[in-house]
Amino acid sequence: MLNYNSNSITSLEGDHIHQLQKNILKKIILPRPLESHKGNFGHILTIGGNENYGGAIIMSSSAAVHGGAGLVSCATDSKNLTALHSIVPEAMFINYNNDVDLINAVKKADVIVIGPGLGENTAALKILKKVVLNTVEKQFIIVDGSAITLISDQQNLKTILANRKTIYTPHQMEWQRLSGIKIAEQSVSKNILKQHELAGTVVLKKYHTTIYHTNTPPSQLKIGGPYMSTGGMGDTLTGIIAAFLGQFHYKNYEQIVDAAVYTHSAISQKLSSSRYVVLPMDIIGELQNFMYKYASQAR
Ligand SMILES: NC(=O)C1=CN([C@@H]2O[C@H](COP(=O)(O)OP(=O)(O)OC[C@H]3O[C@@H](n4cnc5c(N)ncnc54)[C@H](OP(=O)(O)O)[C@@H]3O)[C@@H](O)[C@H]2O)[C@@H](O)CC1
Ligand SMILES: Nc1ncnc2c1ncn2[C@@H]1O[C@H](COP(=O)(O)OP(=O)(O)O)[C@@H](O)[C@H]1O
Ligand SMILES: [Mg+2]
Repeated sequence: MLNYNSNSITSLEGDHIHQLQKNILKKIILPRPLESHKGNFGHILTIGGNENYGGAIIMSSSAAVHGGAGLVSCATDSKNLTALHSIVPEAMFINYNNDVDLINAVKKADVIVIGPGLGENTAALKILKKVVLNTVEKQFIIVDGSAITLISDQQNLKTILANRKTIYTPHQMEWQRLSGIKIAEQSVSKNILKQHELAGTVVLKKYHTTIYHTNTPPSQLKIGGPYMSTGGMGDTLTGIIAAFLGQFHYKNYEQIVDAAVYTHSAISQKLSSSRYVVLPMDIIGELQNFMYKYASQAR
């Protein structure tokens, strides 16, 4: 059973999908209450970045910090410590090979991002299992990159994640691995059925990214473009989604995810008016201004 009203799944193909508009931003990005502190804006734990892909988890962490997360901890390979602290000193470091520290960090987090640059070897799978097994129902878990590939054949982990507030953020090949649907056959109707099986939100990233929800019909971006095609762009998106989920308390969290995905592409589109390519770090640098603008309009 789908948890939203749709006359027929096939009627949602193509142009019939709900198109995200910028009004979603004014609804979600609100001014902060005066009586508040960092603990009110979410503790984010980002997990990933093996010795070759440190940049991925640093971009995720940095996006979370610039996107307004109250606290950010980054569990990564110890080789990334200096780079992490140089680029984003606001973030705290955890050695992801230290089981006790990793599990303690998982228990403290409101939102967990797992996967950017994690890699796909046995050690990465062990970390993924440790993390998923130590999560609890109230936590948001954003599953991205290598973690999507790793989890594809781990039915027990997918079952646990079906009982969490899970957000999968695959590109089309990762979605092929996770869903078993070949890229050429990834129709809205097939994707809806798979999303329902996973029982988590699926942000299917592509030109005109489509977001498949559990409680509301799919939504689609009509902004963004090929100026976003640089490695690290999806890693950055995970941090923005995490920051939004950690700090905004709109009753329907699916709309918070929509707003975060919209923000990522809206900033890119804006910057593309004067840049041939928009880099992930450019988006991170623009997040504070962009959010300020919408929070002022909400007053
Ligand atoms: N700076 C860093 O540290 C960075 C670290 N990163 C980390 O690397 C890890 C691996 O992630 P990944 O995405 O690079 O590799 P993978 O999952 O094998 O996918 C690539 C394969 O899929 C295919 N493909 C088809 N459709 C596609 C689509 N729409 N979008 C994209 N690909 C599509 C594609 O086809 P082709 O390009 O050959 O046509 C190719 O065969 C992950 O943890 C990530 O976080 C990166 O973020 C980069 C920056
Ligand atoms: N041509 C395009 N049009 C719109 N968005 C794009 C385009 N190319 C890339 N993107 C966006 O860039 C991001 C790429 O994510 P992903 O492939 O996971 O990157 P990475 O793993 O390198 O960080 C997604 O948000 C995707 O929608
Ligand atoms: Mg990716």
